Amino acid sequence: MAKLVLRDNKPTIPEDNMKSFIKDESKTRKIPTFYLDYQENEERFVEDKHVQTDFERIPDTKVYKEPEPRALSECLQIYQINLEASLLTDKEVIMLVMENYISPYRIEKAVDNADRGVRIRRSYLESLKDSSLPLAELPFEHYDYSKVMNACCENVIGYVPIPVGVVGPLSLDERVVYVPMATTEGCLVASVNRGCRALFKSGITTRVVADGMTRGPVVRFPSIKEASEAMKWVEDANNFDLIKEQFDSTSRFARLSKIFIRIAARYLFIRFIATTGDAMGMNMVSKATELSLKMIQVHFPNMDILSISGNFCADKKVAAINWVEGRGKSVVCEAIVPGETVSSVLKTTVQSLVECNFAKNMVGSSVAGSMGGFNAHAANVVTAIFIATGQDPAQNVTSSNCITIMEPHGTYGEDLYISCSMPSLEVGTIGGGTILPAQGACLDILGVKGASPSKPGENSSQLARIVCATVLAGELSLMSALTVGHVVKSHLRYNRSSTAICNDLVNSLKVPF
Ligand SMILES: CC(C)(COP(=O)([O-])OP(=O)([O-])OC[C@H]1O[C@@H](n2cnc3c(N)ncnc32)[C@H](O)[C@@H]1OP(=O)([O-])[O-])[C@@H](O)C(=O)NCCC(=O)NCCSC(=O)C[C@@](C)(O)CC(=O)[O-]
Ligand SMILES: NC(=O)C1=CN([C@@H]2O[C@H](COP(=O)(O)OP(=O)(O)OC[C@H]3O[C@@H](n4cnc5c(N)ncnc54)[C@H](OP(=O)(O)O)[C@@H]3O)[C@@H](O)[C@H]2O)C=CC1
Repeated sequence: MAKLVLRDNKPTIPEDNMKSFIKDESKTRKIPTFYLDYQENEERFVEDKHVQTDFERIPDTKVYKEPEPRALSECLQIYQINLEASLLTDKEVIMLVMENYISPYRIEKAVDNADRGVRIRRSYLESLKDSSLPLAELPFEHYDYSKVMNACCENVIGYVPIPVGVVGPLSLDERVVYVPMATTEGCLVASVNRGCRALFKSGITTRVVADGMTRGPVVRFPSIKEASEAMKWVEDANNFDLIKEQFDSTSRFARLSKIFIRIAARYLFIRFIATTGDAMGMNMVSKATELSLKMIQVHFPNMDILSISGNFCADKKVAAINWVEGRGKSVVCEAIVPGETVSSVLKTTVQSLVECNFAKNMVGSSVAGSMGGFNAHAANVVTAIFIATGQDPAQNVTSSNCITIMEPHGTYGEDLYISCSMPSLEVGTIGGGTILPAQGACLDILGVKGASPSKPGENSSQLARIVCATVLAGELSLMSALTVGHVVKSHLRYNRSSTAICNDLVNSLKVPF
């Protein structure tokens, strides 16, 4: 076995021995790539057919007992030859992680297998001496982590299953959809479902009235003189075309439509607004903005680019600019609910709804100093659909901007006119978490998965319309329940786990059980 030498205080194989070691193949035990496959509650290694293994097979099972790890020096030699650890056993990989030869967040890469990497990371974290993590209840099997790598999450140790309910049929724009909602708030799905029921006959009309994902970097100049000159230059139509050429060159789909600048002394906040096909577009617009800024900097060498995001975008933060100017898709929807339905399905009256909506969603929100929160619970519906369909959940902040308006309708005001206006829905049907199988399945349920075959942007616009219409259904039902005092009762019924109540009861009775 080649003798190791110390380099940076770590045992390594001397270069000239490397070749002899590689030749001496017999020295390295062939390790089958294992897939952990739980069947009948029993851990079962499914043997890689093409590779002999000297793993000890437990009699009468297909389970292999992993042999004890080889010496660190031997494992290191094997690892360092290929700079990958697929020929090492799990325990041997963990040993290299423990000895800092493999970073815990690079295990998948080291063993060249995403699923195996997650399994080893969990074993490593569970084996930490003083701070082992209790991961047994966090599921990790039956998940294709290769789709997560370099796209959705790092340092993965499993996933958190969230219940997905479905509401519908939701009738909008002369078609019907069923809408998946991922939530742990009992009663929410029942409520939105009731709204869909009440709206089914009349149907909901929706429209996308604007579309533009934004990135608003902050740049700084030596003086307001230079800052104002630059502002003027960028706002010049001819120079806009030059910037657009750069911006659009970075993507097949991102297209710059507008630039909106604000100045604060020697700081400029430049809001790039672009359509982004069926993607929500944050990566695309950020990439395009970066190149555009470099082009502006050629003309204004004294311009410092302080941040690609100057909070003028404004991404994932409450900001009037999104509420006033919009961000992503701006959608409006409306419906007329017959008075008879208001009483039979929603158990309330048109007058009570109109009064409560005014008092709560108009006056109440104004008194609270709300910005974009002129609604009852748009965020409930937005977030539940976002999680189900692989949107960026943090963008529920802006995407939940909504004003709900209710008015009496008909000759005697016997029916209800209800509308929701949402100026900043940040949605995509391609990119980000939408690429994951379960999230893709939910987009499929909505008929909007992936890129629109006919017109880039059609699928994401349709998703925005469905979200707005579902928000309207949720507004209608919750507002109805609020007018007749059913919210608390219904949540105690649907949103307080009976097992929890039972346990509390047993504990409070302090009866030995
Ligand atoms: C719970 C209900 C719907 C009962 O409402 P109900 O009218 O007593 O129920 P129902 O049994 O008469 O059924 C009416 C319809 O509701 C639906 N429905 C009824 N039950 C179910 C169910 N289990 N699963 C699915 N759908 C259900 C279903 O469509 C049904 O029609 P059907 O099919 O029978 O002809 C009602 O009381 C309600 O909507 N409550 C409001 C609850 C709610 O909206 N919660 C979410 C928001 S709470 C919150 O987080 C926001 C807040 C309040 O903090 C925001 C703010 O500050 O305003
Ligand atoms: N970077 C940031 O600062 C932020 C990033 N995010 C994250 O960004 C991710 C979403 O970024 P986003 O840019 O939407 O997605 P992606 O980064 O995945 O970019 C979309 C990709 O899909 C390609 N594409 C193929 N067909 C289409 C089509 N029909 N329409 C649009 N694009 C298409 C695009 O092509 P092409 O290469 O030609 O453009 C592009 O490569 C989410 O994970 C979100 O969490 C969220 C907030 C901030």
